[in-house]
Amino acid sequence: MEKLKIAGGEPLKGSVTISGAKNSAVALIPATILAESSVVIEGLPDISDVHILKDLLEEVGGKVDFQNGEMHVQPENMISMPLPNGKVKKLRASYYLMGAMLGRFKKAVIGLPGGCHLGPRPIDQHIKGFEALGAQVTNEQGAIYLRAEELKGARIYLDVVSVGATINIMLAAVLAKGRTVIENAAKEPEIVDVATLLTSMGARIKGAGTDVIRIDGVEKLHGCRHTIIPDRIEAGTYMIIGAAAGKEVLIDNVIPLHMESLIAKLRETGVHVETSNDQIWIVGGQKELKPVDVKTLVYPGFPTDLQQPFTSFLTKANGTSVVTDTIYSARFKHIDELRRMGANIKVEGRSAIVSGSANLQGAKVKASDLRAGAALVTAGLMADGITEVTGLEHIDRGYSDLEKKLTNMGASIWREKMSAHEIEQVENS
Ligand SMILES: CC(=O)N[C@H]1[C@@H](OP(=O)(O)OP(=O)(O)OC[C@H]2O[C@@H](n3ccc(=O)[nH]c3=O)[C@H](O)[C@@H]2O)O[C@H](CO)[C@@H](O)[C@@H]1O
Ligand SMILES: C=C(OP(=O)(O)O)C(=O)O
Repeated sequence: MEKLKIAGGEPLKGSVTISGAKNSAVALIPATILAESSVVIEGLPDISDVHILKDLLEEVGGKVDFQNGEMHVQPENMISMPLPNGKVKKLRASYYLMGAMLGRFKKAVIGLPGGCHLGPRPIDQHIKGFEALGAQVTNEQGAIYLRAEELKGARIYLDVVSVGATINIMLAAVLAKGRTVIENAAKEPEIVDVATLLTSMGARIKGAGTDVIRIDGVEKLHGCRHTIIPDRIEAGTYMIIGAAAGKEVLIDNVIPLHMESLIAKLRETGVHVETSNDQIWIVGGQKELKPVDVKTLVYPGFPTDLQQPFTSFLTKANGTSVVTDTIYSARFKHIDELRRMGANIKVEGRSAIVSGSANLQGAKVKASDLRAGAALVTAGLMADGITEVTGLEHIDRGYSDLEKKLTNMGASIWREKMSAHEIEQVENS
């Protein structure tokens, strides 16, 4: 087991190139199950979620090659192998195997997913969608059993705007008979990316990126080549780090349109942000930053996945900020750790009240989930002294080459092996 060590306080300067989007990658890879010939996806991030999904495709009989960010999937010999346990529990997005396998084989057995613990994360809307398409769905000992004689298009209104349910229903519906209409669909860029891949495979999808998506089922889907979109959450994390601990940071390979809510909030605090076609400049180091209130919302609102690192940044503002998470009720496990570093933050219900102008100090902290990890790395770069971050298995789910990217900008950050005593201490904490 390893820990990250950060010697904070050095102002960062330089550029960082953003990798392919985790939340697209984890849907694009299962989507390849639906094709009858080879699919190539370019620009995938080198993160553990991607490696686990590669292993899962191989478990069901796929031939997969993954090198330099390019994945070649030969789905011809795949079978509907039950996956009730094991690797499916290690990530949230294994739920996309339900939609993809149901779509291709009309049956699937998939264990309930893992992923970040952020409060309750039900999948009732996914199941509602599968049932509307004609599947029988049961939950037996923590695994979802899906079976259909045939899938027939349906009109599905999502009671909750859900990224996962929108994509999963698209996956199940592209090979169904007739028209499916998803109403109150999520509009995240990753949904458009998955629809683009499916369309290149021969699917007929209209309206992805709006709240009504229409899918006309086709008989079969073929192979294709697809380039993934850049990760707006990774980009946002480095923008926040640039604002919190940077002098001048250039974010390369980013779609500025995807970043509008964060750009607006950073500008409100007084950080200088400039954009071009596929780059964003962040000029940090302001003497006084204004406090701001932030509420997480579905896209194009402020993303919940940036709430935690943004909270670290706000400890620097000159006054009190209120950060409210309307998507997840319990996405505040990073706060106790930030307090260890000297932050003055109270949690009231779904809000974190951040009293600013704290001088953060290095400390030993533990990442409880992926973006808590990003929040602690941000805080470590801002703090005086050495910060040690454990729980790296969470960070490795979503950030490729984190230390390398930060070191290139002048950060002092490295991994060290943990002693048996340290591992025991972390496991018992
Ligand atoms: C792999 C992936 O893409 N993960 C992202 C995806 O997660 P995920 O797809 O799991 O998140 P959803 O958009 O589904 O969840 C949004 C909200 O709806 C609720 N809900 C969801 C489904 C359902 O059937 N019933 C229900 O009540 C959830 O508890 C949550 O409060 O979108 C989240 C919200 O932007 C992000 O934080 C995650 O990074
Ligand atoms: C919550 C996240 O991921 P997941 O849905 O994969 O757990 C995230 O990316 O911040």
